Amino acid sequence: MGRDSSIIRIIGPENYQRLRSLKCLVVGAGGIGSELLKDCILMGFGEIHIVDLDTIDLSNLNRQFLFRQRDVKQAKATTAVKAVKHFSNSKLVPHQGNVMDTTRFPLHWFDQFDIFLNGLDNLAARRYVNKISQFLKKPLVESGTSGFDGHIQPIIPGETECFDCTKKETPKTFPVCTIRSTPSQPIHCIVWAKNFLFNQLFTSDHSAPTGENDDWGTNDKKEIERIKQETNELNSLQQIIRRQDKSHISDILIKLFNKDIKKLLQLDNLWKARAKPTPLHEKLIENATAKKHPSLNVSWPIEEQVCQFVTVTQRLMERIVDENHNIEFDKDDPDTLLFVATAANIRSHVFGIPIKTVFDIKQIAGNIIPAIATTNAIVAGLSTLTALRVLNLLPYAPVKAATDINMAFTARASNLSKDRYLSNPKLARPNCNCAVCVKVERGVINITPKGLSELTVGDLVNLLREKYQYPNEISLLDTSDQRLLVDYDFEDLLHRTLSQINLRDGSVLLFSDEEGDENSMYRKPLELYLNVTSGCERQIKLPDLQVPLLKSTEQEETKQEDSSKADANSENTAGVVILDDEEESTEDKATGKRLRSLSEDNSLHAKRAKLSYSAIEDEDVIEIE
Ligand SMILES: Nc1ncnc2c1ncn2[C@@H]1O[C@H](COP(=O)(O)OP(=O)(O)OP(=O)(O)O)[C@@H](O)[C@H]1O
Ligand SMILES: [Zn+2]
Repeated sequence: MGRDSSIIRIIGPENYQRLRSLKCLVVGAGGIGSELLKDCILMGFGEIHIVDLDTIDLSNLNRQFLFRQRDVKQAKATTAVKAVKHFSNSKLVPHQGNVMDTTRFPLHWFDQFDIFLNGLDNLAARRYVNKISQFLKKPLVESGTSGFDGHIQPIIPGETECFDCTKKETPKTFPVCTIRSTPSQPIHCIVWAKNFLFNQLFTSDHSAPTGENDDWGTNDKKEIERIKQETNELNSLQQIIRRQDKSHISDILIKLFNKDIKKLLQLDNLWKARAKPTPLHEKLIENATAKKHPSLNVSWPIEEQVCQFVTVTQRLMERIVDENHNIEFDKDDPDTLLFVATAANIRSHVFGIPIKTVFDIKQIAGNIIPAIATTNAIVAGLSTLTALRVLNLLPYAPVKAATDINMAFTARASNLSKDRYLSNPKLARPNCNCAVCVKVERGVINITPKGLSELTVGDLVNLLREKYQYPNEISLLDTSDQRLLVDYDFEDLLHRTLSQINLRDGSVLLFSDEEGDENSMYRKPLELYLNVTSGCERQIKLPDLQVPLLKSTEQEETKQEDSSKADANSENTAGVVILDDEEESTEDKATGKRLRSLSEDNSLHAKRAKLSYSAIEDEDVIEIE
């Protein structure tokens, strides 16, 4: 019996023939991507492309089952394809590259596929593929795992929620003063020990530590002054380390946990509504003697923390070979981990915060959520099975409306049920507040190279205004480079040609109407992908779209109604996806424009009040922070 017989029995010979003619794109060849590739082959897609920008790391081997030790440092996508081609009946095409690289993967390249399957690990790339799927109106099955949690979300453009319809969790950064003056949780002390103290003592890179943000979190001048002074004083501690002066390790402890804390206590304002810290007792520092190998899984008493701090600092000192030698923090380097853990815990003790085990601190400092092969396998299996529904290839579960299709969450990820491992809520309609799939119309501008080098920004604005009948003042943004190109009070670029201002294949433009007074009408914003076509003539073709006129107040009302829905939705996905930066939606007070609601593209919902001139490429072009 051939391998195909099972799938033919499930989907029928006709659908199988259709499946054999379909092309799918797997994005990412990591934990989920490797599984997706295998599943798509076993299912019988006609052609499968797989993209990954990375090479194989030793730490990938425990779960990325297509790779072996000999493959370490090889490109993931090509190695994955090599590993599976002996059992593949599908045409396989690997691509080593960044899926967001518009030169290698322009919009028309994506257009060859019938469906996209994501196996990604970051928000930017996920959002990018989501947007491509919206531009091309092609389905995407989004997926993610985090430890035992996992989920899949099929996205049918125009019919169901897109990736950006729900708010995503963001990694935390903390105001500087929380980390440096007023910690209240173990994480604050760990960020201090790892990102501030360790860097100050063992590396020469003393730029602003990540984990703190630019926000001081205070306007108190004395407090800011103290933080700056404290940083300068740490230079003398670094000298102790660099001189390998072991007899002065106690000076480090006294400075960090006694003298600096006493200085902090002098800032009365800080302690009006907070418990005061207690400087570390000097006796503790003098009397400390370390046990040999205390367990990393239990919380040590403060005496032990101090002793271990001394011992590990000695070891790190010995590792400094010369003046310029840096030691990087690595959670798998026992010395650097122990230094950070003990420093964080001593600080916690001083501030009356619970002490953590070294093992706990390793998880937190290394941002580790263990990736679990089984969860990846389950999620990838669900993703490919769901692809059959999305493509309407399952005869016994025909899809009448896209909202009949299900997403899937593991129990912990969904909070929907404690008794079932998987929950399968039906897909929701797009969130009317979504900046990506609802609040803009979308289209592709086809333009020849000559068009690009001869048409001016002013020509483009006029063409757009005429074709879609924008009645008011407009603004034009280049969202791929995050710059403002035209605005009612910024017209300097109107006479420049499109190529002069570096618009190119893959640039994405946002054309929007000024919001007038209450009750006035405005056109829905328009997001346009620049697709550079071949041809020698000067030619531009705008997409045929009906761009609706909307009423300012109506829009606001719907927004309010929908925000509660968006919040409710976001609860469903909390904790599922491993995500990185996302800005909060920002009020656009300067111009009162609708930009604030276009909250998607990192800084697109830009703080217009904070426009700054870009010095990099073109002085006339304003970059949005
Ligand atoms: N923009 C992108 N273009 C192409 N591939 C990407 C892009 N962003 C991420 N990827 C790939 O997506 C994959 C995600 O896989 P996974 O979550 O297993 O991460 P990993 O890097 O393999 O493992 P870990 O992060 O746990 O060490 C990675 O192989 C990564 O290289
Ligand atoms: Zn959406």
